[in-house]
Amino acid sequence: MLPEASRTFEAEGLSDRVELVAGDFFVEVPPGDAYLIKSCVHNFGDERAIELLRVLRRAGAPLLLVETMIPAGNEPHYSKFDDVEMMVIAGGNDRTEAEWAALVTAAGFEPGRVVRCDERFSLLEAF
Ligand SMILES: C[S@@+](CC[C@H](N)C(=O)[O-])C[C@H]1O[C@@H](n2cnc3c(N)ncnc32)[C@H](O)[C@@H]1O
Repeated sequence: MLPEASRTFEAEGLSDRVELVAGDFFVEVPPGDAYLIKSCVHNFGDERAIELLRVLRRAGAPLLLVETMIPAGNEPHYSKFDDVEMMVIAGGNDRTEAEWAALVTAAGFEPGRVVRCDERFSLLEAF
């Protein structure tokens, strides 16, 4: 994974602005001022997702969680397709805003604002 990430940052001219560190987010994350994690937690069901989030909580910095958030109602939305895809390929699932907030709370965070990034993704702050 690191060589691929390294090539991507190099291609974007950003190599001098990052330090790439390999690791297992179920075990430990490197020290940081904040953690941004995108499209990873939806790969896991609640039990495993809470384990992962507890590792981030132990690291002691704010969390910026970027995921699809299932809107209320029966209108078509990307997250509803993604929810089924995650269930089938990974045993995970997408979640509503309230479910994401409950998940981070179960891991010891206090949920903050939700910011809509685009049609697909929202960012949930957690402290
Ligand atoms: C769906 S991809 C999302 C990748 C990227 N964040 C994005 O939004 O395109 C899930 C990522 O989680 C990483 N991952 C899975 N298990 C992991 C673990 N135990 N520790 C660290 N990363 C892991 C995979 O390598 C993969 O890059």
